[in-house]
Amino acid sequence: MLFEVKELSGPNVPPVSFALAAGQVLPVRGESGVGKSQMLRALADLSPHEGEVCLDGTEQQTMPATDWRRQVVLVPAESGWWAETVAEHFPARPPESSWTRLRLRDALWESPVERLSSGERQRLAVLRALALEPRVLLLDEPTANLDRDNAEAMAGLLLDYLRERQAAAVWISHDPHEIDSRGERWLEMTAEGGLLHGSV
Ligand SMILES: Nc1ncnc2c1ncn2[C@@H]1O[C@H](COP(=O)(O)OP(=O)(O)OP(=O)(O)O)[C@@H](O)[C@H]1O
Repeated sequence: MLFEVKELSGPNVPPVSFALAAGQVLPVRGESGVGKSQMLRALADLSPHEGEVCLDGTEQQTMPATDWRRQVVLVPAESGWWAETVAEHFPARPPESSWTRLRLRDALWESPVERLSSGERQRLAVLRALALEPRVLLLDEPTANLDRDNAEAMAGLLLDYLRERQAAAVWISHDPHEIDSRGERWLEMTAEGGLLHGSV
Protein backbone atom coordinates (compact mmCIF):
# COMPACT_ATOMS: atom_id res chain seq x y z
CA MET A 1 0.00 0.00 0.00
CA LEU A 2 1.22 3.49 -0.80
CA PHE A 3 -0.51 5.27 2.09
CA GLU A 4 -1.71 3.55 5.26
CA VAL A 5 -3.53 5.22 8.12
CA LYS A 6 -4.17 3.23 11.29
CA GLU A 7 -6.24 4.59 14.16
CA LEU A 8 -5.36 8.21 13.47
CA SER A 9 -6.96 10.55 16.00
CA GLY A 10 -6.28 13.86 17.65
CA PRO A 11 -7.82 17.07 18.96
CA ASN A 12 -10.84 17.60 16.67
CA VAL A 13 -10.02 14.46 14.65
CA PRO A 14 -12.32 11.46 15.25
CA PRO A 15 -10.56 8.07 14.90
CA VAL A 16 -10.00 7.00 11.31
CA SER A 17 -8.24 4.15 9.46
CA PHE A 18 -7.86 3.54 5.72
CA ALA A 19 -5.31 2.51 3.12
CA LEU A 20 -4.72 3.78 -0.41
CA ALA A 21 -2.92 2.00 -3.23
CA ALA A 22 -0.99 3.91 -5.89
CA GLY A 23 -3.39 5.79 -8.17
CA GLN A 24 -6.33 5.61 -5.75
CA VAL A 25 -8.55 8.46 -4.54
CA LEU A 26 -10.46 8.46 -1.27
CA PRO A 27 -13.34 10.95 -1.32
CA VAL A 28 -14.21 12.30 2.14
CA ARG A 29 -17.60 13.60 3.18
CA GLY A 30 -19.09 14.61 6.50
CA GLU A 31 -20.93 17.32 8.33
CA SER A 32 -19.36 20.76 8.65
CA GLY A 33 -17.07 20.95 11.67
CA VAL A 34 -16.73 17.17 12.08
CA GLY A 35 -12.95 17.28 11.61
CA LYS A 36 -12.25 16.66 7.92
CA SER A 37 -9.76 19.53 7.51
CA GLN A 38 -8.14 18.73 10.84
CA MET A 39 -7.66 15.15 9.67
CA LEU A 40 -5.81 16.39 6.57
CA ARG A 41 -3.59 18.55 8.78
CA ALA A 42 -2.73 15.50 10.92
CA LEU A 43 -2.00 13.44 7.79
CA ALA A 44 0.39 16.20 6.66
CA ASP A 45 2.00 16.16 10.12
CA LEU A 46 0.94 19.74 10.74
CA SER A 47 -0.88 19.07 14.01
CA PRO A 48 -0.45 16.77 17.02
CA HIS A 49 -2.10 13.36 16.65
CA GLU A 50 -1.98 9.69 17.61
CA GLY A 51 -1.96 6.57 15.49
CA GLU A 52 0.16 5.49 12.57
CA VAL A 53 0.52 7.03 9.12
CA CYS A 54 2.83 5.27 6.65
CA LEU A 55 4.06 6.26 3.20
CA ASP A 56 5.41 3.27 1.27
CA GLY A 57 5.88 1.48 4.61
CA THR A 58 7.79 4.34 6.26
CA GLU A 59 6.15 5.72 9.38
CA GLN A 60 5.54 9.47 9.48
CA GLN A 61 7.23 9.91 12.86
CA THR A 62 10.51 8.40 11.61
CA MET A 63 10.88 11.13 8.99
CA PRO A 64 11.59 14.86 9.42
CA ALA A 65 8.28 16.72 8.97
CA THR A 66 9.68 18.77 6.08
CA ASP A 67 10.62 15.58 4.15
CA TRP A 68 7.19 14.13 4.85
CA ARG A 69 5.41 17.27 3.62
CA ARG A 70 7.39 17.30 0.39
CA GLN A 71 5.80 13.93 -0.44
CA VAL A 72 2.45 14.19 1.33
CA VAL A 73 1.24 17.59 0.18
CA LEU A 74 -1.71 19.47 1.66
CA VAL A 75 -3.76 21.84 -0.47
CA PRO A 76 -5.78 23.68 2.21
CA ALA A 77 -9.12 25.33 1.56
CA GLU A 78 -7.46 28.72 2.08
CA SER A 79 -4.06 28.63 0.42
CA GLY A 80 -1.13 30.47 1.97
CA TRP A 81 0.92 32.94 -0.11
CA TRP A 82 4.07 34.57 1.24
CA ALA A 83 5.70 36.47 -1.64
CA GLU A 84 4.37 39.32 -3.76
CA THR A 85 3.88 37.69 -7.15
CA VAL A 86 2.55 34.33 -8.30
CA ALA A 87 5.81 33.37 -10.04
CA GLU A 88 7.82 33.67 -6.82
CA HIS A 89 5.88 30.74 -5.34
CA PHE A 90 6.92 28.24 -8.01
CA PRO A 91 10.29 26.51 -8.55
CA ALA A 92 9.70 26.85 -12.31
CA ARG A 93 6.86 27.78 -14.61
CA PRO A 94 4.34 24.90 -14.74
CA PRO A 95 3.81 23.18 -18.11
CA GLU A 96 1.81 25.32 -20.53
CA SER A 97 -0.65 22.46 -20.92
CA SER A 98 -1.70 22.47 -17.24
CA TRP A 99 -1.84 26.29 -17.18
CA THR A 100 -4.21 26.41 -20.16
CA ARG A 101 -6.14 23.38 -18.98
CA LEU A 102 -7.05 25.28 -15.82
CA ARG A 103 -8.04 28.28 -17.98
CA LEU A 104 -5.46 30.55 -16.35
CA ARG A 105 -4.59 33.74 -18.18
CA ASP A 106 -0.92 34.13 -19.15
CA ALA A 107 -0.68 37.48 -17.34
CA LEU A 108 -1.39 35.80 -14.00
CA TRP A 109 2.14 34.41 -13.83
CA GLU A 110 3.57 37.87 -13.06
CA SER A 111 0.52 39.08 -11.18
CA PRO A 112 0.57 40.20 -7.53
CA VAL A 113 -1.10 37.55 -5.38
CA GLU A 114 -3.38 40.14 -3.77
CA ARG A 115 -5.09 40.73 -7.11
CA LEU A 116 -6.07 37.10 -7.67
CA SER A 117 -9.69 36.04 -7.43
CA SER A 118 -10.49 33.25 -4.97
CA GLY A 119 -10.92 30.77 -7.84
CA GLU A 120 -7.58 31.82 -9.40
CA ARG A 121 -5.89 31.36 -6.03
CA GLN A 122 -7.38 27.91 -5.71
CA ARG A 123 -6.29 26.82 -9.20
CA LEU A 124 -2.79 28.20 -8.70
CA ALA A 125 -2.51 26.55 -5.28
CA VAL A 126 -3.19 23.19 -6.92
CA LEU A 127 -0.59 23.83 -9.63
CA ARG A 128 1.90 24.83 -6.92
CA ALA A 129 1.23 21.56 -5.09
CA LEU A 130 1.61 19.49 -8.27
CA ALA A 131 4.96 21.18 -8.96
CA LEU A 132 6.26 19.36 -5.87
CA GLU A 133 5.38 16.04 -7.56
CA PRO A 134 3.69 14.65 -4.43
CA ARG A 135 3.17 10.92 -3.80
CA VAL A 136 0.02 11.76 -1.83
CA LEU A 137 -2.23 14.79 -2.25
CA LEU A 138 -4.45 15.99 0.60
CA LEU A 139 -7.15 18.07 -1.06
CA ASP A 140 -9.47 20.28 0.99
CA GLU A 141 -12.40 21.08 -1.29
CA PRO A 142 -10.18 21.96 -4.26
CA THR A 143 -13.14 22.93 -6.45
CA ALA A 144 -15.07 24.92 -3.82
CA ASN A 145 -14.57 28.36 -5.42
CA LEU A 146 -14.95 27.21 -9.02
CA ASP A 147 -17.81 27.23 -11.52
CA ARG A 148 -18.77 23.90 -13.05
CA ASP A 149 -16.51 24.04 -16.11
CA ASN A 150 -13.51 25.09 -14.06
CA ALA A 151 -14.30 22.47 -11.41
CA GLU A 152 -14.40 19.77 -14.07
CA ALA A 153 -11.13 20.98 -15.57
CA MET A 154 -9.51 20.91 -12.14
CA ALA A 155 -10.83 17.44 -11.34
CA GLY A 156 -9.60 16.14 -14.70
CA LEU A 157 -6.12 17.56 -14.17
CA LEU A 158 -5.87 16.07 -10.68
CA LEU A 159 -7.11 12.63 -11.75
CA ASP A 160 -4.69 12.55 -14.68
CA TYR A 161 -1.84 13.43 -12.34
CA LEU A 162 -2.80 10.61 -9.95
CA ARG A 163 -3.03 8.08 -12.77
CA GLU A 164 0.15 9.13 -14.58
CA ARG A 165 2.29 9.45 -11.45
CA GLN A 166 0.61 6.61 -9.57
CA ALA A 167 0.04 8.98 -6.66
CA ALA A 168 -2.88 8.82 -4.21
CA ALA A 169 -5.28 11.45 -2.90
CA VAL A 170 -7.55 12.09 0.06
CA TRP A 171 -10.18 14.45 -1.34
CA ILE A 172 -12.70 16.38 0.75
CA SER A 173 -15.78 17.34 -1.24
CA HIS A 174 -19.34 18.31 -0.40
CA ASP A 175 -20.49 17.54 -3.93
CA PRO A 176 -21.92 14.00 -4.05
CA HIS A 177 -21.66 13.89 -7.86
CA GLU A 178 -17.99 14.72 -7.69
CA ILE A 179 -17.56 11.91 -5.19
CA ASP A 180 -19.62 9.39 -7.17
CA SER A 181 -17.38 9.82 -10.16
CA ARG A 182 -14.15 9.64 -8.19
CA GLY A 183 -14.25 5.98 -7.23
CA GLU A 184 -16.24 3.29 -5.55
CA ARG A 185 -14.98 3.83 -2.05
CA TRP A 186 -15.47 6.87 0.13
CA LEU A 187 -14.96 7.91 3.73
CA GLU A 188 -17.73 9.35 5.85
CA MET A 189 -16.46 11.33 8.81
CA THR A 190 -18.76 11.25 11.82
CA ALA A 191 -18.24 12.49 15.36
CA GLU A 192 -17.63 8.86 16.41
CA GLY A 193 -15.04 8.18 13.71
CA GLY A 194 -14.46 7.55 10.01
CA LEU A 195 -16.71 5.01 8.22
CA LEU A 196 -15.54 3.48 4.93
CA HIS A 197 -18.29 2.94 2.36
CA GLY A 198 -18.22 1.00 -0.88
CA SER A 199 -16.01 -1.81 -2.08
CA VAL A 200 -12.40 -2.01 -0.97
N1 LIG B 1 -6.93 25.88 15.49
C1 LIG B 1 -8.01 25.31 16.07
N2 LIG B 1 -8.14 25.32 17.41
C2 LIG B 1 -9.20 24.78 17.99
N3 LIG B 1 -10.22 24.20 17.32
C3 LIG B 1 -10.13 24.18 15.99
C4 LIG B 1 -9.03 24.73 15.29
N4 LIG B 1 -9.23 24.54 13.98
C5 LIG B 1 -10.41 23.89 13.86
N5 LIG B 1 -10.94 23.68 15.07
C6 LIG B 1 -12.22 23.01 15.36
O1 LIG B 1 -12.08 21.66 14.97
C7 LIG B 1 -13.33 21.16 14.49
C8 LIG B 1 -13.13 20.50 13.15
O2 LIG B 1 -12.80 21.50 12.20
P1 LIG B 1 -12.54 21.16 10.68
O3 LIG B 1 -12.09 22.42 10.03
O4 LIG B 1 -11.67 19.97 10.58
O5 LIG B 1 -14.03 20.77 10.17
P2 LIG B 1 -14.48 20.30 8.74
O6 LIG B 1 -15.11 18.96 8.90
O7 LIG B 1 -13.36 20.39 7.76
O8 LIG B 1 -15.61 21.37 8.43
P3 LIG B 1 -16.05 22.14 7.07
O9 LIG B 1 -16.76 21.11 6.22
O10 LIG B 1 -16.98 23.19 7.59
O11 LIG B 1 -14.82 22.70 6.43
C9 LIG B 1 -14.29 22.34 14.46
O12 LIG B 1 -15.13 22.27 15.59
C10 LIG B 1 -13.38 23.56 14.55
O13 LIG B 1 -14.01 24.61 15.20
